[in-house]
Amino acid sequence: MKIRVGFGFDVHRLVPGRDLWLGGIRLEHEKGLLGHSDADVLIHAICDALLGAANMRDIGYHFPDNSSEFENIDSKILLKKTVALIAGKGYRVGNVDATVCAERPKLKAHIPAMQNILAEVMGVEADDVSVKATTTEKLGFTGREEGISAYATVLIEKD
Ligand SMILES: Nc1ccn([C@@H]2O[C@H](COP(=O)(O)O)[C@@H](O)[C@H]2O)c(=O)n1
Ligand SMILES: C[C@@]1(CO)OP(=O)(O)OP(=O)(O)OC[C@H]1O
Repeated sequence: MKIRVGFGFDVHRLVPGRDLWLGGIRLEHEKGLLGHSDADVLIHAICDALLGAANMRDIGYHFPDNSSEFENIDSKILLKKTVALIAGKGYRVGNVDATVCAERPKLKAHIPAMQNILAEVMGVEADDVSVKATTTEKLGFTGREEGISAYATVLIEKD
C-alpha cells in the first residue's frame, strides 16, 4: 500500500451579517466568516491537505474564487469534489486531524457533529476524523476575533 501525508491551512475574516459555517455545520454566533463560498475555513484546510497529499495543487486552483459556480457554495460540496479529485489518482482518505483556532464560539460541544458530517462527506468512519479547537489566548487576529484559522493534516492511501 502507498501512503502519503498532506497539510492544509486557511484563514477567513469574521464579519457581521454572515452565517458561521465550521466543519460542515452552522453555528449560532453574532458574526460569520467572509468568503466567496460559505467560507468554512475548517473544510478548506482539509481540502488543501488532501490536495497537497496527492500533489494536486490547492483549493483555489480547482475552485476559483472568481467563478460564479462556487459563489456561496456549501463547502461540503467542495470537500466531496476534492475526495473525487484524489480518487482520480487512485487515493482514498485514511484519516484527518485538524485544529480550529477561534477565541469564540466554544466549539467543544459541536465537535462530534462536525466529525460525523465530515466523515459522511469523505466516505470514512467518524473515528478517522479528528477535530480539535484552541483559542490563541486572546493573541493575534484570532484572539481579537477578527478571524478564524484552521490547520489540517491528512493521510491518504492507495493499494
Ligand atoms: N473555540 C474554542 C477554543 C477552545 N475550546 C476548548 O477549550 C480548550 C482550551 O482552549 P485553550 O485555547 O485555552 O487551550 C481546548 O482544548 C478546547 O477543548 C473550544 O471548545 N472552542
Ligand atoms: C472556496 C473558494 C471558492 O468559492 O472561495 P473562498 O470561500 O473565498 O475560500 P478560500 O479559502 O479563499 O479559497 C478557495 C476559493 O476559491
